[in-house]
Amino acid sequence: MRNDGGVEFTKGHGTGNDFVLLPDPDGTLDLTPGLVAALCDRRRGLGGDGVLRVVRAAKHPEGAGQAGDAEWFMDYWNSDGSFAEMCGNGARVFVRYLVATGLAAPVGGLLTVATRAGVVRARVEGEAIAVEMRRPRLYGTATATLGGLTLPGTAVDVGNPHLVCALPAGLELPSLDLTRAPDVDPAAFPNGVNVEFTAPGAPVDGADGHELMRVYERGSAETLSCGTGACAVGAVALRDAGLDTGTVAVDVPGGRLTVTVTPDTCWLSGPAILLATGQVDPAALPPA
Ligand SMILES: N[C@@H](CCC[C@H](N)C(=O)O)C(=O)O
Repeated sequence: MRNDGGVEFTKGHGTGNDFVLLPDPDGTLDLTPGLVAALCDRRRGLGGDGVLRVVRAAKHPEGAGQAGDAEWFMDYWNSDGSFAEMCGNGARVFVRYLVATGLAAPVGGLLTVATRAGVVRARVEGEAIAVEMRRPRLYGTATATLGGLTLPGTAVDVGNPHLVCALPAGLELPSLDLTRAPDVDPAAFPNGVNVEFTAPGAPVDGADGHELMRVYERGSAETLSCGTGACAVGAVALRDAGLDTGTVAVDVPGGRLTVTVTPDTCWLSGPAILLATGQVDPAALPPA
């Protein structure tokens, strides 16, 4: 918060998954679900799929335990004001912000960020930022129902929950109506779930797989991209190809993400862009 009451922000995105970043090094900002939803409002606020508060790990109750391994905590909120454990694109944009503002610099090519899902490592690759998250865990099956169509899917834990559903032959991703949330069994996902719909893409040089994906995100509705969702989709594609590790190109409406599953982790790489910096008057935002 500035002396005149304005809240500083930066707007950024990763493959069209867009965020309002709030620098709050000492954790003094009174960030509430209502303020997050107002900031993310696309007509009366700044607009965004989520908010990334940039706070020192030592100054945030959920980051303090990681402060020895990472100076900065990514305090991620969905656009409806709910929390999520992890946001892959958010982590990539967060790292772009830390490096661009000089708040952090890679050491030996890597830097670390604290998140609700633990410390992640990141690498600057020119236009792209790559983050290393936990290896996606495929742990079961469930269905998603959309407009009378029920699709089987694979449940995947990437720190946050996902359900990956392949479209049957003959059905194309653009035909899906994702203006409403798909129905899923709440007993299977008591904390909600992000649902990815996939179709195979044409072979890509250097990749073991290529998937096209659309996503309906928990707490943010349809977005142009979801990084953890891409990791889930990549892991399912590798399993279906009989591979334990490998690289999958995942095309989302906002561009291309590259997912590399290793024996223990998963790297997510793609563009991460900062667009604008300014101040917003909280009194001018829509009421919570
Ligand atoms: N877009 C993100 C995921 C954000 C969190 C998600 N909506 C949830 O509630 O789990 C990504 O890039 O991973």
